[in-house]
Amino acid sequence: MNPNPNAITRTRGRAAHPAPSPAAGCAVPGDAVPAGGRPTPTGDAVPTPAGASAPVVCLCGAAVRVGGRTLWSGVDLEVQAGEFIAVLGPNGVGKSTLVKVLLGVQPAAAGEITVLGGLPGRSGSRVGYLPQRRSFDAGLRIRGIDIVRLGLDGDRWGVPLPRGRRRRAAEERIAEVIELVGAGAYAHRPIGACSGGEQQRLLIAQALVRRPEVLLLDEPLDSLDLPNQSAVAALIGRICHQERVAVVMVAHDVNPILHHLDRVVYIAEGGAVCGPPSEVINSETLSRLYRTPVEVLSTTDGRLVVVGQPEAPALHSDRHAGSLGGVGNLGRLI
Ligand SMILES: Nc1ncnc2c1ncn2[C@@H]1O[C@H](COP(=O)(O)OP(=O)(O)OP(=O)(O)O)[C@@H](O)[C@H]1O
Repeated sequence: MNPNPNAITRTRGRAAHPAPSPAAGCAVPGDAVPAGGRPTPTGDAVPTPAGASAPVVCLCGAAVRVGGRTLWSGVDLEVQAGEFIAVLGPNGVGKSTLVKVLLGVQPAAAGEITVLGGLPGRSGSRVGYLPQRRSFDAGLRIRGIDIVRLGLDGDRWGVPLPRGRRRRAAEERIAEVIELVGAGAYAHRPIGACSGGEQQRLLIAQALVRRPEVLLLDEPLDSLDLPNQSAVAALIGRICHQERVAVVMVAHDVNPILHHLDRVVYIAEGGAVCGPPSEVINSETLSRLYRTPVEVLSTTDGRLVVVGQPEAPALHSDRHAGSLGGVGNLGRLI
């Protein structure tokens, strides 16, 4: 899958130009005190020393195989609290699979992975997740506020929220998170009658309602028009930086989120490069990643276009056709 691993592994999770180092290192075998807390055999975290800034997500030498195929390997990544990270790359390279690995539903084939200091899948409501977009039937009568409430009690379907003080606290939290995403005006409308952007805000509210420390978003801007992409991107950036939620977001077009991002992970050719957008999304770094000349152009309005990008290993041409932005099959917005 990766005949020239040096092209990727030399970066070991960073762009060629040295990116600012995270405050804490990845938990690697032999560390006296693992940053972020190495998971114990039971999946519990070893406490991090006071004052140390532990990464909330850590991948060291991670690899994943699905259907007998290695999608990516040698991937290193650390995400700190309050960081906004985009996962980019062509169709089928394993971006959603990375999210599934962090959720603990897809086992890694190699490497060490921790989420909030424990094994993936062990942090419960401390991790929020918004899956790839599913559109609601226009006739669906369930209200937006009920969709948000499912984030609190959806795992106890049919069992009402407890009465008394806990119920009041839950209702206050639902109202608070609806306010946070700016959905107050339509939260009592049937979800099927809400626009795509309104539905997406309500789904983000649902993912936030349990106050997660890590938010995993799989293409939350997909199918939204440009103004809504900008608005939802700004909302996610605000939640990330103000509420100190670490956001890992799969995206096909980096442009709507470019100004909100701290770093990107660009997956291609079986490996990944991680760093600030300007250090990853440039001709030099992407040419090295793809092992073929790739040109990154910047349009007059500041959008980035990749030209000469090889065909992806698996094209899902229909769903993402819109993200090509009309630049033809040699170029795409990323
Ligand atoms: N359970 C599975 N069995 C076999 N192949 C799988 C399985 N799950 C995913 N794949 C394949 O793994 C590859 C990566 O899938 P993934 O959804 O992670 O890609 P992606 O980069 O998110 O793609 P897209 O940009 O199109 O959403 C795809 O080729 C997909 O068909």
